[in-house]
Amino acid sequence: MPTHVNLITGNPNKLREVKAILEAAGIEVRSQNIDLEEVQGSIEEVTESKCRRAAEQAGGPVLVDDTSLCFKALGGLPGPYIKWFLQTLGHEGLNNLLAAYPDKSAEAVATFGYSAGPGHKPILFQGRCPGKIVPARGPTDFGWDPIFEYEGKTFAEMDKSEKNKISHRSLALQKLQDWFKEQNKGSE
Ligand SMILES: O=c1nc[nH]c2c1ncn2[C@H]1C[C@H](O)[C@@H](COP(=O)(O)OP(=O)(O)OP(=O)(O)O)O1
Ligand SMILES: [Mg+2]
Repeated sequence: MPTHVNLITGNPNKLREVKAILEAAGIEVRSQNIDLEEVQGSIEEVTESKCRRAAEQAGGPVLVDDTSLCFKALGGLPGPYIKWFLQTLGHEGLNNLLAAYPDKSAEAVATFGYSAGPGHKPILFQGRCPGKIVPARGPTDFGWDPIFEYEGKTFAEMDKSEKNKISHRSLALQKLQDWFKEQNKGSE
């Protein structure tokens, strides 16, 4: 296990969740806020590109998190473009996108990219959490949490610790930790 990771993000809510999850496992989370241009493409392509640019700009090992919200009725869109959809349409507009479809199911997808440094190929770790899109309920401090319902509660209605147990982000970070452990074995 590395003793720390350098999470490149501009999002303080993400940082808080990643800290809560990884620091419980003894990995210190440092962070740099570097504004990275976001490309278009598949979820994996977007994360890989973001991770490569983060490593170049930070000049060392980095971790990035790109988060998608995929509506089943829309073939997986908005997907990695959820940030712009949320900014433009808001919670109500996102609900309205699905008005024509009975199927409100969605998936929250966290894709972490880890790069050992500039020029190193990013390794991806993905976690997916199933849910459905509902009219907003709960505090509005983090993104689309109020409109994403999982087992009867929106993410916004959950305690942070409750969300961190079952979220897309914690599932992805579990895979990252498993990989760190594997790497350690190899070097022993
Ligand atoms: O668990 C979450 N629960 C609710 N909303 C969330 C979550 N995680 C990300 N989000 C929001 C933030 C942004 O509107 C979009 C993802 O965009 P995304 O590019 O990954 O995040 P960002 O630009 O805010 O931060 P960063 O500097 O790490 O790219 O979904
Ligand atoms: Mg972003």
